[in-house]
Amino acid sequence: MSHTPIDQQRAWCALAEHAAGMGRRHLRDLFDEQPSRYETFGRSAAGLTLDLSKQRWTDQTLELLLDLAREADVPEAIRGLLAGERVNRSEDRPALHTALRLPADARLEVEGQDLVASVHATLDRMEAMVERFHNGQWRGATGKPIRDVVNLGVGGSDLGPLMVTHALADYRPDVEQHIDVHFASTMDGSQLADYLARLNPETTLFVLSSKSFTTIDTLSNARTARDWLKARLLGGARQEGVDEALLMRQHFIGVSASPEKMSEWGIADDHQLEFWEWVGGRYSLWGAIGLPVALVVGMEHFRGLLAGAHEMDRHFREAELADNLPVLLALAGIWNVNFLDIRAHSILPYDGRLEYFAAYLEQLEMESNGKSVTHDGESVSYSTCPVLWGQLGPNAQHAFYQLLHQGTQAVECDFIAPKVRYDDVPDPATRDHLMGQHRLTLANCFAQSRALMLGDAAVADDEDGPRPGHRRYRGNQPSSTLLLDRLTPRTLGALVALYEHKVFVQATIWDINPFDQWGVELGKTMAGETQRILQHEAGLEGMDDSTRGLIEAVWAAEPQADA
Ligand SMILES: O=P(O)(O)OC[C@H]1O[C@](O)(CO)[C@@H](O)[C@@H]1O
Repeated sequence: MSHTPIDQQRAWCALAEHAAGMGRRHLRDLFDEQPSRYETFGRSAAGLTLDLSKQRWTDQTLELLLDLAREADVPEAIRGLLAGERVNRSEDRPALHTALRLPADARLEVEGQDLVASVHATLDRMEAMVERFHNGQWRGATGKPIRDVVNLGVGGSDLGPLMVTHALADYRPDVEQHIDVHFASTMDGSQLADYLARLNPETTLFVLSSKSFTTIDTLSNARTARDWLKARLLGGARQEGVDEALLMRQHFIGVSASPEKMSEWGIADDHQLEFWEWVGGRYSLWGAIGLPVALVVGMEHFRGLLAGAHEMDRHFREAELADNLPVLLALAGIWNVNFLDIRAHSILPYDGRLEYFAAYLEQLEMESNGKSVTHDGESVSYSTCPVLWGQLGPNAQHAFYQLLHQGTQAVECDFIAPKVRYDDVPDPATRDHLMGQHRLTLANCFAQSRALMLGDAAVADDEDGPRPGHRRYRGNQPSSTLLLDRLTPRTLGALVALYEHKVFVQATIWDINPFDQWGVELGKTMAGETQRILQHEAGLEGMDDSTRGLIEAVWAAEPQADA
């Protein structure tokens, strides 16, 4: 049964009217009128402080947005998500990433099955594996301890673990055998080739991470890795007792929702880690897909990450809408996209450890909410996910901030930084210096959001008259600032869960499914067809003129078989 689209309902219409009444009111005026904006629009939970005072809104705007959330039945949607209802309607299954971070003594029965026990059984198996690596007991086929692990995966089977291992690199435990973890995702093999050129096959293991275990990008890298190992360990200098079965057993772990496909590929049964169809790929870092994280930081810190995410889940479930961080962040986004027509969103962390955070969010947000039909299959008549991109803030200052300050696009920005850093460095000289560098970074972070807000109202005109156009800044660019008490496994877990839930709340209001990704299928099908043509297994007829021209250009450049 189709229902009235959200943009024709009362709260949305009231917001549209309110937005028209607000016109393009400047943020600097909003701050002049309401000096206590930080207190009014700031909230804290789970080690995170969210300052929404630099959003171009008023108390009344927020009230109306909260009405919208109620009208879209966000509280009921949150309940259904966390209870394991089939919220992924196009694929008819729950989206239960939150179950992956429930504590062992919790209970979650979904459709007659208690999920917590199986989640923790997998965590325990991961722990046993990680311990074998860290004790130097996981040995390659020639008997040497494994020292390097290469994760072969793409999308959610790459971006989450990559982002977290980088963010938590300070948390390496003191163990006998450190493991260096590397990530190769690209189907062209270039990242993998770099590793193969410098890694020792005797001490290298590959984790094949793929929920479906059918992703060609990952499987083609996996084949290359297998051939490399065979050529190096079974080839000319063949070692006594090393055979293919031993090589496959000692140098590959599989992580997937399809044990059959892992077995078909040759992964030993006890070297398979499973997860479930009800975990979406881009929501999967909390379980077995997080193995590379656990190999770097150890299980204790991995469990800390889960605990932080769980704390945010509880906050999401229990806090009133008006105090609920994910809900508020989502509403700020809705206000910008749908009522201020700001359809670009930049993610700007001010901490080098969060280098891959924006790339991670690009998938989380755009693969989830880059949709244009409702749950009922109707085309939406309003904008959904903005174009979201980002980069480390300090580097982006010297790259694309020019556009933020003086371009023609309005952009919403998220500034993210830890309050404290480097106070735990043992050497006082270095520590003092580095803490100074952290304050320098925070000064830049706060100054940039302030400059974007105020524009050149922040600085006096020169004595010799007003500044020329190229030195003027209009300001009025909205932003949110998120401060982490410190960057720890717990706060990182809470931060990621905050964004996951923000995406869900927006999807609920937009009436779209954030848990499928049918849009990526067409390109995959067409790539198969194009590959057959490139390999001369099918003819060019039916190709458009552009693609035909490009294929012929490649054929002309390729070496001829008989040359
Ligand atoms: O883990 P898999 O099944 O290899 O999929 C990798 C990625 O590919 C996608 O399905 C998109 O093609 C993502 O949603 C997913 O994270």
